[in-house]
Amino acid sequence: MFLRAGLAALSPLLRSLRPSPVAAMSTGNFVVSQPLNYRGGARVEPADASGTEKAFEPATGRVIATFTCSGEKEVNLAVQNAKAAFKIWSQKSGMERCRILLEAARIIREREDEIATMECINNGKSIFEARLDINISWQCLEYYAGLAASMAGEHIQLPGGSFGYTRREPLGVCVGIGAWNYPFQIASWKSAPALACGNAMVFKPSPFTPVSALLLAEIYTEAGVPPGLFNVVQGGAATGQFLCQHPDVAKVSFTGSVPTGMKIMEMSAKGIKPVTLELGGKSPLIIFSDCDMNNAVKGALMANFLTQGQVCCNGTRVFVQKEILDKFTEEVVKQTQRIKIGDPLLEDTRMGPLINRPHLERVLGFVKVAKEQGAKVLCGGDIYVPEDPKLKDGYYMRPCVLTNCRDDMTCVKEEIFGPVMSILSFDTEAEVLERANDTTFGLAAGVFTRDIQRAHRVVAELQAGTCFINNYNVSPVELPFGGYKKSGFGRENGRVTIEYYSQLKTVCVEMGDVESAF
Ligand SMILES: NC(=O)C1=CN([C@@H]2O[C@H](COP(=O)(O)OP(=O)(O)OC[C@H]3O[C@@H](n4cnc5c(N)ncnc54)[C@H](O)[C@@H]3O)[C@@H](O)[C@H]2O)C=CC1
Repeated sequence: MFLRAGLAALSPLLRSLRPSPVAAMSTGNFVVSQPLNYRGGARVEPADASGTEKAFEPATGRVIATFTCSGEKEVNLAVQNAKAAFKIWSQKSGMERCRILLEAARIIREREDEIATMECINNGKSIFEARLDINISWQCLEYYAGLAASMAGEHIQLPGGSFGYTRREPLGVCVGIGAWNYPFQIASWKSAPALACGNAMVFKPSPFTPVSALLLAEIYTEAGVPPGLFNVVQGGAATGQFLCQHPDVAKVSFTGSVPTGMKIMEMSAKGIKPVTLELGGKSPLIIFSDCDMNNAVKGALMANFLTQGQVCCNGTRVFVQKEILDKFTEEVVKQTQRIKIGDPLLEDTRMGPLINRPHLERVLGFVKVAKEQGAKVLCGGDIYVPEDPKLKDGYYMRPCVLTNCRDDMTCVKEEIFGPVMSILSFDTEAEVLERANDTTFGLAAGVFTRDIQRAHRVVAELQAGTCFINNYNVSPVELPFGGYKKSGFGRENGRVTIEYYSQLKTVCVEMGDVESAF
């Protein structure tokens, strides 16, 4: 994910240069003082524990919250609350659900700065990007609010005046489990279609980013959903397992890594629960020599450096046709070196800290291995220490461009999940297609060319769930997003996601007498 709304959405956001109404919240002074669980329409302390976790402010390395991970009892209470709310919510008409979701979207929009600031403090992404995430989140609620009212079944005429019809019905209590890179947006993308279809949800954010899902929960309540319709439990693997194994949970929608996705699927299989898996990637971005160079360079930066490179669909394998390799590389390096790194709450910052110290070290480790395997670091790939003393313990690094890369190198094969772009060169279309598809992942892919026939021919061959032509990491909520191969299955966003949060009931109506075989 995801600069979902596209750059068109930037224009209203360029008012981001106005003073923030939440100016009191600045880097280095925020602490969480309220409970981080949400159940029955209110923040609550969990009823039991499966350990504690600390949440950090990546910009400073400060602890902003120490919280209790929800144990089995708390998870059970959240699911029971969701079940009770489901009874009320699922009886509402699509229009009634639509109105409440629209109101929630309106409140998110109104509180955009506050939510973005919170996201920025807990995740480390720049405030500029955090505002985009929140913008895309309320758009998602608006989109599914619109669909809620038009969900319908079919009427099918049968012989002798008999007929059948289908009802599109909700699943029940759905579980959402999120990653840390887009905390509020992931919670919105899962809950908006779930609620639009008439389901209830228990959401578990990543223990690294426990804060902003609570704001969404409060907003749903304020907008008028029944208490318990959207609940938040906190914790890591243990809490996630209680959720997946709960007999009253009807579906699990997961965003995270491939290894965890496999476990989620195994657990869900035992209860025959449908799953949506939004997993990792190592996506190719193919730059042909006939591209618009300016756009291709911008596209490569968009494909690699949003949210400090911690984006699942990033195009980190940048294949550049030989004729333009030098010119393209030179320009990419020049623009990468200009990226302003620092305090994520400052308006002109475009790259904040990575999520935590171990992850920063992991990413730097990938750069080290790349060098050992023969890659050349053209810029960055090292720790960055901002001048502001309060940021000295933050998790910053300089964005990195690697060249001299080969397809068998670790940096080209594995998901780094940090600001590290690997540039590879190619000669022909057939060759690059084969190399681009030579991966177990299949989340996204991109192509830059002025030749429209080639563009469509190439994307038709790319094994990826989301393809971009002459852009990257832009996709509006109207379009489905999801993976091929080990990047997962099921979709988020777009009309099709209704299929993943509802089930079809067939009703067969006899208008004559029963013709019995006995
Ligand atoms: N395809 C997509 O839409 C996205 C995919 N990702 C992928 O997520 C990964 C990074 O996110 P992380 O949070 O580090 O992933 P992760 O897989 O470590 O954790 C994701 C979530 O699963 C929970 N979890 C961990 N073990 C569990 C278990 N055994 N049972 C139930 N829940 C469990 C975690 O607490 C967290 O909430 C990357 O691989 C990235 O590509 C991230 C964002 C979007």
